[in-house]
Amino acid sequence: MGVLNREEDLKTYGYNDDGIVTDSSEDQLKTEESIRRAFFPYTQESPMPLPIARLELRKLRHVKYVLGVIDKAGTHLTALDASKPWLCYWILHALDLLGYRIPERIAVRVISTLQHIQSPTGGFGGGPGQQAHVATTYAAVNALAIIGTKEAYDVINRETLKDFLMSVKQKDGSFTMMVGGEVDVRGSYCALSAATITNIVTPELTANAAEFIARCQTYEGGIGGFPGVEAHAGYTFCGLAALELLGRTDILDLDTFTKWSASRQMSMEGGFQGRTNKLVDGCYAFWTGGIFPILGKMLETAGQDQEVLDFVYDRDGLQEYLLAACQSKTGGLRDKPSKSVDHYHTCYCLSGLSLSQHQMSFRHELKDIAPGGLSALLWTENYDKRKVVGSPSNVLEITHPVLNIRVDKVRKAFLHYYGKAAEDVIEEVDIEIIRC
Ligand SMILES: CC(C)=CCC/C(C)=C/CC/C(C)=C/COP(=O)(O)OP(=O)(O)O
Ligand SMILES: [Zn+2]
Repeated sequence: MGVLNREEDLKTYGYNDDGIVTDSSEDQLKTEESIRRAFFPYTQESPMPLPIARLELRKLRHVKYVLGVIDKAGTHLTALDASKPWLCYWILHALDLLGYRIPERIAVRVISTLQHIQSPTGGFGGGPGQQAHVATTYAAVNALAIIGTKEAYDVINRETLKDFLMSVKQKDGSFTMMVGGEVDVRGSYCALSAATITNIVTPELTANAAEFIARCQTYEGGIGGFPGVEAHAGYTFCGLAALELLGRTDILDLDTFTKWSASRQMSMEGGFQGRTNKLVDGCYAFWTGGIFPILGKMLETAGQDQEVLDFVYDRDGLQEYLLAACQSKTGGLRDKPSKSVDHYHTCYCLSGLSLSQHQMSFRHELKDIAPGGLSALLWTENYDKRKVVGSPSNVLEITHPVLNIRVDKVRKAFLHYYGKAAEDVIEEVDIEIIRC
């Protein structure tokens, strides 16, 4: 417990008659203070204020940090031994967003690692001999799609993957995370994302899936892990992205969903929190920030114009938070200034930064030529709405708002797994972009 001593804090935070704040309110005040310090060089109070244009994304340092992880992979990363596909995905996607060509030696190593951990009964576990899990399966499929070679695509046994996904599918439309494991909405997203990329979606796989996710929408408007639990951005992104892949976002209550999502941006920090009354965290730049392109599509379908998103989410504020408070001087990105960098936060801070720089729109007019999973190809950048805070060189490569791998890697994977049907859709999208 701490004692309040500032008039404005008293106005903002709950306190008891003795002026005592709770531990969590104190954490909030300390977080704000550390972020104020990170922004200080750019404020008028600073002796020599720097323009915001001087905010720089230290791309080379982040590349070095990410590559350094690979050489240390045998030593301090034992805690991630059950998450090898995640590590592969976080590393590859971060490099890809930074525009760094994936080195051949890394691609070879990832392919061999993932080959060894594919389960004989389908899907991927966390490491050799481990039981298949839908989250590590999602990460493995994304990692292989990022490498994007025939050799990488051919690692995936689509027949057994289909069997594995059906073995975790429940009658009520939910998915367990592994055979005999817990149900939660991450399972729905991971299963549908992997199935969409590899073109193995069937009516049995999708039956009741949207209805289950709708049951996870809470009274606040966001989505919880399963029916009856608190809404959280991690689960909200998963539930929403899964509904988008199912073509069923209409099943949500749009008003409360919009209100909950817009309320996750922190007014002082600029970054997002994951749930009500919690702290800002850089990774929510993606888990919360990733909601907005899909929400934009929902609002457009409901008759709003594209500009509506500008009132729902402050892209400058988010970018300033990521650039000023989440970058370590020595490379890598983090949750907040008081935390250390890690691969997960580096990947998701960059994913959120990419989405806030490039406003992605869905090409509604092409929906008829892209049945089923192929409509995931219809996202393109609305170039007029590109917004890069700080140095123009901060611009990142474009990530897909639903699958979170680069849009060009999505196209390439779809060409491989869907063949001619994907070719036709890509051609139409390209023609449409030229027309714009
Ligand atoms: C595809 C996939 C597997 C997605 C994962 C989604 C995700 C990030 C879920 C978050 C889970 C959760 C409840 C975190 C709360 O942690 P906390 O209490 O430490 O954090 P908080 O205070 O910010 O809520
Ligand atoms: Zn985080």
